[in-house]
Amino acid sequence: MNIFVVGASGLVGSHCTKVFQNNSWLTLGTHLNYPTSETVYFDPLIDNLKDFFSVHNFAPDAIVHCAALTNVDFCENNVETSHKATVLSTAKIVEFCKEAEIPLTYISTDYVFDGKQGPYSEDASVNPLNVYGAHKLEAERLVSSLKRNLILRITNVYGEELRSKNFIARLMEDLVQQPEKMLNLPYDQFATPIYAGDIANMVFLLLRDQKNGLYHLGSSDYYSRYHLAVKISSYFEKNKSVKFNPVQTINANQAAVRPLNGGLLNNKFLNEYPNFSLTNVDSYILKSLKNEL
Ligand SMILES: NC(=O)C1=CN([C@@H]2O[C@H](COP(=O)(O)OP(=O)(O)OC[C@H]3O[C@@H](n4cnc5c(N)ncnc54)[C@H](OP(=O)(O)O)[C@@H]3O)[C@@H](O)[C@H]2O)C=CC1
Ligand SMILES: Cc1cn([C@H]2C[C@H](O)[C@@H](COP(=O)(O)OP(=O)(O)O[C@H]3O[C@@H](C)C(=O)[C@@H](O)[C@H]3O)O2)c(=O)[nH]c1=O
Repeated sequence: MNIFVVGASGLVGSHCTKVFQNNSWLTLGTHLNYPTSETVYFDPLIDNLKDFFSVHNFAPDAIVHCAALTNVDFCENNVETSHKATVLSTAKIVEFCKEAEIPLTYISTDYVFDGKQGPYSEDASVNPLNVYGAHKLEAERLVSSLKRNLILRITNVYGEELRSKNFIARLMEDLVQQPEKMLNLPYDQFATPIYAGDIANMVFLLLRDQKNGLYHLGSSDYYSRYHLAVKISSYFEKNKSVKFNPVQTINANQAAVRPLNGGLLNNKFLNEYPNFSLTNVDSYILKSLKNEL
């Protein structure tokens, strides 16, 4: 199988690429501003996909679209840029998939919900509170117009990545390096943090089995950002210079409103894959400390 991974320089895309390759699928992955040894430059808004595949001599059987502007506060303050990066880019990819009659997998978010009643199952009503969430939902709707589509909602992703920019990776780096730091962390924003390697394996199974439609890829963890940080720090030396200040979201001075009781229920996925073994934050940190990832 030939898979085109849009956003392969990012956290989720890089893990997907690795898992696909480990399963002998051929991949072509893309970056926008952050080139890696596994990626080629691609801007969905500018590059014509037919020409692009001809230049790279690649005939995709499926596309996995992991690209988006993921800085939620930046999106809130830059609505047009967010719309271009998340909605218009996706529209171009959808158009190509329609013509080429190939399936598209789209990675979405729990920020399509308002966080009043999470964690959420697939049949819950959407009501995004911020620009990022609204644009992801608009992109989902474009993707769902395809006959063969997978829309996979995720949240609070962690894992190894070249830039170590996810919340847990940054925190673990701080806990090792011990800079004098005070982190103000919301104690009332809950989600189901999930390991990027698990997402990649889930995407592999769903694609391999030619599944269609919406899936929530949640985990068995449910933490607020503050409680997550406290849990992680419990694995590191006492007497730390990194300190956590629990704050209420309303006082956190964030440009974008956040869903509070967010997160995703994975019952649908687990009913179809009962033997899938999910990583949790504890097992991830233990493996990471033993260099077993
Ligand atoms: N991380 C998380 O906690 C969550 C992520 N998601 C969704 O999962 C997907 C993957 O996220 P994640 O891997 O964390 O994100 P990253 O920020 O790690 O990676 C994003 C990827 O998209 C690329 N990209 C960004 N903007 C554009 C653009 N305009 N055109 C083409 N490529 C672009 C980036 O390229 P480069 O870096 O080279 O510029 C990078 O490869 C996204 O759709 C995101 O919305 C959903 C919920 C939670
Ligand atoms: C690391 C850090 C985070 N925070 C806050 C910001 C944020 O509200 C919260 C957690 O940080 P995050 O980066 O996880 O926040 P956020 O960007 O809101 O997380 C989201 O990412 C996007 C892409 C999604 O789609 C969502 O599902 C969700 O995972 O903690 C601080 O206040 N100080 C800090 O030092």
